[in-house]
Amino acid sequence: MKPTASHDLIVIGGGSAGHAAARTAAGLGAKVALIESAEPLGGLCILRGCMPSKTLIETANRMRAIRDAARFGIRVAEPELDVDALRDRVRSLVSDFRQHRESEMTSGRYKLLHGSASFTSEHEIEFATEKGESRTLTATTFVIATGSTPSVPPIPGLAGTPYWTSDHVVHLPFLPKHLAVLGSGAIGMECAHLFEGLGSQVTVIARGDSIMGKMDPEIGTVIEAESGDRGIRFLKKTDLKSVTYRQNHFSLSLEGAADSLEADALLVATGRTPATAHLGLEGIGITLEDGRILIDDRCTTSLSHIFAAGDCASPVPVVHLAVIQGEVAGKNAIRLAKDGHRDTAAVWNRKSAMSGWFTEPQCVEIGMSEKEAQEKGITVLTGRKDYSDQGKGIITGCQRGFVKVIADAENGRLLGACGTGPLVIETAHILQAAIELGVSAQDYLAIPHYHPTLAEAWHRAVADLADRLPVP
Ligand SMILES: Cc1cc2nc3c(=O)[nH]c(=O)nc-3n(C[C@H](O)[C@H](O)[C@H](O)COP(=O)(O)OP(=O)(O)OC[C@H]3O[C@@H](n4cnc5c(N)ncnc54)[C@H](O)[C@@H]3O)c2cc1C
Ligand SMILES: NC(=O)c1ccc[n+]([C@@H]2O[C@H](COP(=O)([O-])OP(=O)(O)OC[C@H]3O[C@@H](n4cnc5c(N)ncnc54)[C@H](O)[C@@H]3O)[C@@H](O)[C@H]2O)c1
Repeated sequence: MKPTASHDLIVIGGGSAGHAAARTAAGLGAKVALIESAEPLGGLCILRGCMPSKTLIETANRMRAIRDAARFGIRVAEPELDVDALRDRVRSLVSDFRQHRESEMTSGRYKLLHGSASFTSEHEIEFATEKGESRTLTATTFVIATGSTPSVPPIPGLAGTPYWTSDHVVHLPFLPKHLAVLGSGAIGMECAHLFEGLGSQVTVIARGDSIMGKMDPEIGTVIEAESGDRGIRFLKKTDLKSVTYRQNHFSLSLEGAADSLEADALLVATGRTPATAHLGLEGIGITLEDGRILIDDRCTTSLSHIFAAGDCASPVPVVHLAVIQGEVAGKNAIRLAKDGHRDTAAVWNRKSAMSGWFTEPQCVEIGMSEKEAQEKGITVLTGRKDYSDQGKGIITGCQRGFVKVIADAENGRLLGACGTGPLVIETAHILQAAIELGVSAQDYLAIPHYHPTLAEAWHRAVADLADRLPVP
């Protein structure tokens, strides 16, 4: 028999997604509890993800800019990194962000409980309190927002060594002379550029024959060339076979572009695993795929009163999606709890979904790719602008970056965009809004961009394709 619920909603996990779900539901007048297992509060983005990594990247970019000063007519001595000062800066900023989040989570809008939760039945969860006692709570609806953990492959010898994951990097244990990076995805490439900027020698070991994951292949080509110019070495089509660690030194046995590699630090950046293993989900019939909770566009799982949001469920694990999924899950859960609506309306997926990597230069993808358009049978036109042929791009010294835009060849509607170049993630938001709102290339061009700016590159790319659109 279904027990009488003590809450309208229980949220499991207090990161970006869980907090968004709880505050949204509480704002709708619901009785909400959020259970978080970790101390301190803050979640991945604040404690070990976006914020500390981008703080380190900010310093790396400034170090690189100083080294590059002569190109801009400035004579300056070789910069020297103060590792302790940088570590203190990261600690201090993370502490500020954390305190802000903590004050939101303890403001009383929803009940915050500490403990590690798991389902004992479809409407019941159990969690251990700080005193070690087991407590049971019931709710009409649930949001699972338990995030993810670094995934480390079972490479012989690796487990017994002091290898790093991104969890270690954000504390900057030391500045390696030579860093080996396993994986050329988001974390591998951001960290390769981060440590190169700070002054380390960096070698990236990549399994495939290209880098930068699923990003547009042309972006991979530009980033590889830019990285190569700055001394980063790529060992492509290469497997790490085994690892030994002796006297503060890693010896890596490889198969592929090289047989071996010596380094004083090893970063394993081979993806993240959804944190769903200890939640009792199989027992209550929640469908998972490789550990990821399957959700629809309303964040509903295979059980209609249980929702999921963020890295434990998202096909693209990034913060803005974790937040919007949390809000959607919270809203839909409360509609169901209060009114019994199953036909809930809020949806999380957007046609302008964006992915941005903070390499140097930055890389971005928005909405549909040319390949996806082809698969959907849409004929597209592509417009392009190279920064080496664009006013502000030339001023910043960008030699290889570009932006590309695609539009429906029939009606000119903007469908997707990608690029790599100076601050391209920042400037791409104007395209994101245009794609989401279904703006046509012609209407976009009616908004002149300020000159000389980097954002003008997008305008020029749209103009490039608009010339080939049928005259209305
Ligand atoms: C190094 C790094 C850099 C990144 N940079 C960016 C970036 O620049 N931009 C971007 O958009 N994204 C970035 N990301 C991704 C981003 O950080 C995540 O997508 C986002 O933080 C996920 O939020 P979440 O709420 O789903 O998970 P989390 O923030 O991980 O929250 C999950 C919470 O659930 C808790 N929990 C787990 N199990 C239980 C349980 N059984 N009971 C109770 N509580 C539990 C955990 O303690 C955790 O606090 C980065 C990630 C990394 C690792
Ligand atoms: N700017 C951002 O938005 C940002 C920054 C950092 C991290 N993140 C998020 O964090 C997540 C995790 O990042 P990530 O770089 O760890 O994952 P990823 O999926 O982006 O890249 C993983 C890389 O590891 C390689 N790999 C996987 N298994 C391997 C194995 N056994 N041996 C060798 N190589 C292997 C893959 O080929 C790939 O190159 C990303 O999906 C991303 O959403 C986002």
